[in-house]
Amino acid sequence: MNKTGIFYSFNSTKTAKAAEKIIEAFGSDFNIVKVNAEELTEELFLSFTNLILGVPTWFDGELPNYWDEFVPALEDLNLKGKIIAIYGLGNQVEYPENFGDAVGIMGELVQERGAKLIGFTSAEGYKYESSRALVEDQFMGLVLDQETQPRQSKERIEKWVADLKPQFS
Ligand SMILES: Cc1cc2nc3c(=O)[nH]c(=O)nc-3n(C[C@H](O)[C@H](O)[C@H](O)COP(=O)(O)O)c2cc1C
Repeated sequence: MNKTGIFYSFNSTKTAKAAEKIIEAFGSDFNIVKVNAEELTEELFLSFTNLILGVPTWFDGELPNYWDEFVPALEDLNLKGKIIAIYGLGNQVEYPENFGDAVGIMGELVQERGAKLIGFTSAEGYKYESSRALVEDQFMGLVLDQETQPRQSKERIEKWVADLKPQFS
């Protein structure tokens, strides 16, 4: 098993909590390294083969500052051979026109640089108007809404992790 990292802001609240739940769902057979997305370097990012990126949507459809600051570096990377899964927090009631957009922004970025993006999920069970995370009828990752659908997160995480497990190399 290659090195697996989960990248998220250690200063975030809901995204960090979801990271803990995701690690728990992987269980002790998987040694998942936590990486602070606020202290990222290209070298650190590239040192992992399997990557889980925690990307909440901020600012009406944008990446949070800390991910946005890494985008210029990310744009120069060759991500061929990397297997990447993205999860993102959002709020479908307050931001129905940009629900989980950041998952789509990051998904597009890493795919364009050659990464294999895994962990697409069904968009059923959510109520929103539009989302950049949507490709056909699936989100490009796991979209969690702790604010308006907190009770669904546990099952969504468990299903997602079960899908990811056999796909990480
Ligand atoms: C100013 C602001 C803008 C937001 N914009 C969006 C948005 O465009 N789309 C969305 O789905 N959620 C949006 N949200 C909701 C956040 O994604 C949600 O609160 C999430 O749980 C934040 O995760 P974090 O606390 O780990 O950063 C926004 C929240 C705030 C406070």
